[in-house]
Amino acid sequence: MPPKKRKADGEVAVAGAARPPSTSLLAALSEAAARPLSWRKVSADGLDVDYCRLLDGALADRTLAALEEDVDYFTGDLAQVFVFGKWHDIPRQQCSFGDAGLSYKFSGRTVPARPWPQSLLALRAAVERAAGTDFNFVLVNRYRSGADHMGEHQDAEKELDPAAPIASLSLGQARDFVFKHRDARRPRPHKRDIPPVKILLEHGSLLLMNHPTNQVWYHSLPARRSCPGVRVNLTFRRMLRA
Ligand SMILES: O=C(O)CCC(=O)C(=O)O
Ligand SMILES: [Fe+2]
Repeated sequence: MPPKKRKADGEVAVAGAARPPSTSLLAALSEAAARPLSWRKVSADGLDVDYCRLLDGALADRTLAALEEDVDYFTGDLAQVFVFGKWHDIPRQQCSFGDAGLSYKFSGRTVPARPWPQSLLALRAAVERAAGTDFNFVLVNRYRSGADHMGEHQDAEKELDPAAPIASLSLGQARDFVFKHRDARRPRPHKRDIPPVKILLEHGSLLLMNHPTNQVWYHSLPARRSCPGVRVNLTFRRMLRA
């Protein structure tokens, strides 16, 4: 179970926030994070992750509905990536929020963090309490159907504090999340024969990717035609200031 740490006083000012979520949702999120959580540890060579159900079904439904209302996803250039000399639509919707002054490097562009909507501040506080860590940035990915996906990658950018976990909260359609060791990726022959680790990320679940997981393992969210529902995933991160 991750260590508990109190968040420092002094909340971030919210500019341009959408309609505030109901106080009952804020209170329910704060209660959910204060409950004792039942963590499952998954470990392998250099892999260290913790998994729990942070929000029960009803609260996860309400949180997803609030985010569907509050979050606008990137459009235009920011919804595209440049791969092998061509622009492609990313196979999902994406946006990011963070504390003032932070920015995010994405496919050669620097995207300034947007100010936190109220519902996301409440969710961040719940995730911080559960994880025992403070976060200053979140990347939100919305998978419109089972065709939407995320390819194999590591979140090991130099702007990320390597000592802090990345906390991944999932809402909506349950989907498989697959870790592959860096020495066991295709193309064959692999340097080592290490089996992938697959975790089903359920509605309301929280996955903590602890150091050094992101330095040693890649992860992906493969397409799943048999999982047609909408899924929203939030990866809370701690970025270092330049
Ligand atoms: O949607 C997911 O569970 C994966 C998200 C992820 O890997 C990322 O945002 O870097
Ligand atoms: Fe990732």
